[in-house]
Amino acid sequence: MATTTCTTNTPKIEEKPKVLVLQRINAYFEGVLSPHFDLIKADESSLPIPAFLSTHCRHIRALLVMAPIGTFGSSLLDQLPSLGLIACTSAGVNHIDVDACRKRSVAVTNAGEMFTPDAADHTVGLLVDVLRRVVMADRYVRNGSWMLIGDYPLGSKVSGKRVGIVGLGSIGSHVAKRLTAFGCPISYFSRAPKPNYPSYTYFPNVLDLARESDVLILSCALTDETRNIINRDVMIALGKDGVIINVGRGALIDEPELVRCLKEGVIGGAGLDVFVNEPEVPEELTHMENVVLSDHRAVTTPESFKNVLELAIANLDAFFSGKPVLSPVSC
Ligand SMILES: O=CC(=O)O
Repeated sequence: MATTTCTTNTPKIEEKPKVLVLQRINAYFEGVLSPHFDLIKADESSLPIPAFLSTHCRHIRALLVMAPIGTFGSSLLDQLPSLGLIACTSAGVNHIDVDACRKRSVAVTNAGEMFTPDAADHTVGLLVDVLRRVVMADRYVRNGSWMLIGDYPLGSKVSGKRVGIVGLGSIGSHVAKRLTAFGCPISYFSRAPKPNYPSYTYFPNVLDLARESDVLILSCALTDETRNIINRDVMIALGKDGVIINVGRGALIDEPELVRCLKEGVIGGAGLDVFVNEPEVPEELTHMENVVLSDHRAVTTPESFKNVLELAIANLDAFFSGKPVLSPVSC
């Protein structure tokens, strides 16, 4: 009896591109990304990271970096010889050695403009809160002090305050636009004057900007040049009623000096979303009534998360199909 070979035409299942993830990924992010990519998750391996990388990642071409923590530099790149893209979901990329990436032709992408409106809204929220003492008054009402003691001390006017912005990038310029509507004159410090903003006053150094401002807003990237850009001298120049709002990175301010200046009344208050050693916050700040704290949440809303994930997917898709990425970081 003749034997027949039965062949079925099983459709070939397309392999999803592999994307390495070194940090723990939250369930929402994973749910959105996994239909598109085969996520290679280091935290699910029993191997230590170096062994995991050398065993599983020699051919990995793309790395997704979810949070701006840790350091992604030359030694990691050495372990990932096929890497061509680091796709970050943050706006700031101070945790990535962008120079080392450029030298090895590894593209880096970030959140582009996806977080900008939320970061600007939160910045204004912190400023209003520090000056008008919304959170403190809320606590006062909740703990019954209003009835027992009387009114909570008044805050200070927001409208018309002279605002100095350190870093008039996309977040800084959105903050400026919002505060212009409050009648606040805007000044800024950045590497060069921005001809697009002729109605804002440019200062070539932060000290002079502080001297001419009631409020300093920090919305610049953390680099070697901007680390500790706000030091005691700048705070003295800002003055005893001056307020600092930081939505950039904690290390833009000399943090121990900030604590001292707040304690000594060198400046009047601060609204801080970022800290040097997150999630640790200098304990003394938590007792100060002229300080409003938030947990590095300025950029994050469900809406911005959705947008940033769509952008990360688009960047990865573009990379894997040989097209230009959408939000490259230039250095
Ligand atoms: O701080 C948040 C970010 O850089 O996206």
